[in-house]
Amino acid sequence: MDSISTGPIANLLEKLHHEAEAADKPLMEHFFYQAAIDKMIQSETKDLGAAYSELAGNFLSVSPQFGRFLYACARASRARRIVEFGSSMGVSTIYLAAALRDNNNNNNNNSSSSSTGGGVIGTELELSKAERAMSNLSAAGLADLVEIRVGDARETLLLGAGEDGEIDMVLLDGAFTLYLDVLKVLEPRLRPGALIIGENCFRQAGGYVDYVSDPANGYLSVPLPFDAHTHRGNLLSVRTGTGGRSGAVRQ
Ligand SMILES: C[S@@+](CC[C@H](N)C(=O)[O-])C[C@H]1O[C@@H](n2cnc3c(N)ncnc32)[C@H](O)[C@@H]1O
Repeated sequence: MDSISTGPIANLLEKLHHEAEAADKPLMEHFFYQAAIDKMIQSETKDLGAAYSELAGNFLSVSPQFGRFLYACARASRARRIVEFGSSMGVSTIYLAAALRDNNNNNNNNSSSSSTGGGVIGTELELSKAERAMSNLSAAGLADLVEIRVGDARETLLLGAGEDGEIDMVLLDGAFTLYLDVLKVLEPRLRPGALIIGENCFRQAGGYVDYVSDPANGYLSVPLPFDAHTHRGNLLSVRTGTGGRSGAVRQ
């Protein structure tokens, strides 16, 4: 069974997608034109904090189809530890955490993160968004599986004490220009075969697309067809290199 097709989590997701559509409609009418993407890249480069505090009331969330894809990837790869760059109001986080919960239940494990050593680590620059994300995750009954780190992910994802567990899956959905920086922070902990899913990967933003498109860097990348009409550059990459810091262990 899955918890995103029917039941309380499915109902909550439907409600949140409606709220997102209403909140973001005016923005989305313009956002995915090339000129708007270029302008956002310029704004990020000029002042990252200001660029995203202007969007503090916007969800900017994944589409229902993309969310289902995230859920399917996490189930198929039996992910236990997932890192998310850019959590916003927690819509994508709910898909990811629901997959972890369903993976745990499938394994007949106790479903708390502490019992499996896994969970979702989300990241969000805006405190108000992180608070709304945690409130939505609580409403979904998934809060125990998620930690949202507030601040710049390039700093909040640096290793803390005892945090050397391997990462099974990464969603990159934050500032367009920082995907490569964030990937480099996480790279030593990616398990062989880890999935890295990038939403809004634009070639002109920071070198990420070129990096994961070069097999010599230890990735195999495939463009994803979702939401192509909105010019979103969605990319699935698999960690094919050995990667992994020596001594990294699954906890
Ligand atoms: C596209 S939205 C994320 C949407 C979310 N994944 C979802 O589907 O519901 C991008 C988010 O990344 C956050 N963000 C941007 N730069 C960041 C950074 N350096 N560290 C953490 N969060 C960041 C923004 O504040 C924004 O809320």
